[in-house]
Amino acid sequence: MTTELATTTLNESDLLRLGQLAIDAGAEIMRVYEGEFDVQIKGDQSPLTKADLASHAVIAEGLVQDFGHISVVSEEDADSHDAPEGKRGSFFLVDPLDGTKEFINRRPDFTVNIALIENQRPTYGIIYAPVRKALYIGDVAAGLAYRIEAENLARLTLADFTPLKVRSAPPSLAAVCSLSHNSPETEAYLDLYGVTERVAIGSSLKFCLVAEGQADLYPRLGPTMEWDTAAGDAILTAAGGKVLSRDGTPLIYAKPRFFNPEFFAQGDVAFKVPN
Ligand SMILES: Nc1ncnc2c1ncn2[C@@H]1O[C@H](COP(=O)(O)O)[C@@H](OP(=O)(O)O)[C@H]1O
Ligand SMILES: [Mg+2]
Repeated sequence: MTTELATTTLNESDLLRLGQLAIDAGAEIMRVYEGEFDVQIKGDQSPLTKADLASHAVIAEGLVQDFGHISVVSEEDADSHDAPEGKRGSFFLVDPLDGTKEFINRRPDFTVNIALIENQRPTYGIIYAPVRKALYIGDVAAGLAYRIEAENLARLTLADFTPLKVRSAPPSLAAVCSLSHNSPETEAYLDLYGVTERVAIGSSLKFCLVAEGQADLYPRLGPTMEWDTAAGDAILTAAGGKVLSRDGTPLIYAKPRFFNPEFFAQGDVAFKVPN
């Protein structure tokens, strides 16, 4: 039996603060996007730019300032990647720039991602897409997900946001898939549902499109890291969707090396086990 640790409740002003932090990180990313930048290749062969690091710096500083009692795991802080099995309580899980390949190729669908993980599940998620100026917030316990186009939340409350719900499954389902990392296995899985409409898009925005009822399925049969999925998982789950493992149970977090297995994100659709 696993012991459930005490959970953290974030109130409206906490969520707006986290939203503003993601927007501020996005502004740093845009400063780099609009100029010239070099691309480095990290040890895991993934690309890195000064935008990833600038976004990380803004978020890390803001989280320490306002939520200093909660530890932070960020893709761009290798020291924070140790011993996830020790992280059974609450921690922030951050991808400062998801969709780095989109960013490098000057395609607009990159995002800033902040999630709170508790007892191995994401309970709150924030995603900001700086080019679109689209901010998404998900509160899983409240079952509430929101979206707004904004660059400054100072005069706003969550009542100003648009509430998000997954759509009722239409007769012909639509899927979102990765622009940079699609696979034949993904296509075979979508065939199980007879999916005809596919939208290829980079980054965690795929979860947001399902959460806001523009698509029904986002199966990911290739590898991802937990920071790629945590905020999107919270937003989609809060909007009434699910992010499932192959056995049909919710995807869990704080796994060894923060490495995700394949997962199946879906709106109002019955889960089908892959072949
Ligand atoms: N071989 C691999 N192992 C682990 N994660 C991978 C991977 N190939 C791609 N990814 C993850 O997929 C993310 C991009 O997903 P998408 O194709 O949906 O935009 C990347 O996020 P970053 O861009 O933050 O590095 C990266 O973490
Ligand atoms: Mg990522």
